[in-house]
Amino acid sequence: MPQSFIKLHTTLLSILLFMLFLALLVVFQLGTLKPAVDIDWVDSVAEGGIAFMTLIWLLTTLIMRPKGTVTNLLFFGLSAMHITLLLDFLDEFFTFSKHHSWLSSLEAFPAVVGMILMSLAMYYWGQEQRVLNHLLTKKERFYRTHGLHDFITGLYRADYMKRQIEQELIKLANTSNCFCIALFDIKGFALFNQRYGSIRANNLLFDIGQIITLNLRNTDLACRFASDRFIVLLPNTSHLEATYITKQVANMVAQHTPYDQNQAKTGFSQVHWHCVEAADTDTLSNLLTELNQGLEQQKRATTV
Ligand SMILES: Nc1nc2c(ncn2[C@@H]2O[C@H](COP(=O)(O)OP(=O)(O)OP(=O)(O)O)[C@@H](O)[C@H]2O)c(=O)[nH]1
Repeated sequence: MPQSFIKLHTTLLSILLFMLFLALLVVFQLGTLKPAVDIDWVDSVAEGGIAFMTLIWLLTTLIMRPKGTVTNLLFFGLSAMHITLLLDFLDEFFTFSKHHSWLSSLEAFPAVVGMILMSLAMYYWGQEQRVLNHLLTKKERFYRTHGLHDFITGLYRADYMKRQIEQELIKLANTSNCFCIALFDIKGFALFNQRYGSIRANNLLFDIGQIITLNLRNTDLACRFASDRFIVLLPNTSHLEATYITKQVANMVAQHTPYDQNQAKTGFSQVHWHCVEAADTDTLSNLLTELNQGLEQQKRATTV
């Protein structure tokens, strides 16, 4: 779930306020306010808008990122750029005497320092992203799109999976590369919801999503399908191999022990599952129908 890190950055926020105060103090002390007729209002609005946007980027960085080197570099880089743009904006309203003309000349200097810091931040950010990309391997394939994310499980939603299955069906028609899809459904999830509440139930959805992805191969993809169901794509996989992997995932989910905030065990964590192999005559819709029907049959068979 999205979380704000702003409370961790009180020191950086204080530094920002101090830098802004200092910049304003210098301009107000050394500059003289221009008469209104000398002010270019169009230019002022444009420059003010740019300065304001860098401030928004700065605050967004502090909201979205935890403490660390990349955050510090982004913060100081963006702050330096913001100071330059702020001075540029104030320049529209103040004139400086010959003695203090250095202020206008040095105005661009913080932006240069800011850009160097931002470039360093990009370098370290790239290294950080490599680690994150590795963690995302089984949650996305070749294509990142934030609109299709499920924030409870951290996985992509069914629509993302449908696009991937459609691509695999095209590949199957052209190359005869077999692939399978598997569906998991949490047993008694409505009861879990009732007994332990929706926050615990959401945590269980998150946990099970993680366990499923942990027990897949790097080439597989797991998504949340709907409600308490998860769907997995297993490319280049025979039905026999896919059944083995799916069974193994279900066994690992059954080993999971969910706890509540008092560290008490909160119940069960088991799944029904079903797995099908795609045929080259299949369409997305009949493949999903076959998968759903198979799962329903399996549920009926185990509850009789
Ligand atoms: N906490 C939480 N509950 C959800 C979410 N989406 C769906 N649900 C609930 O999940 C429950 C699913 O109920 P069922 O489909 O009957 O599933 P079940 O109780 O596991 O039944 P069986 O699959 O037959 O074992 C319903 O109570 C939904 O309200 C969600 O995102 N968060």
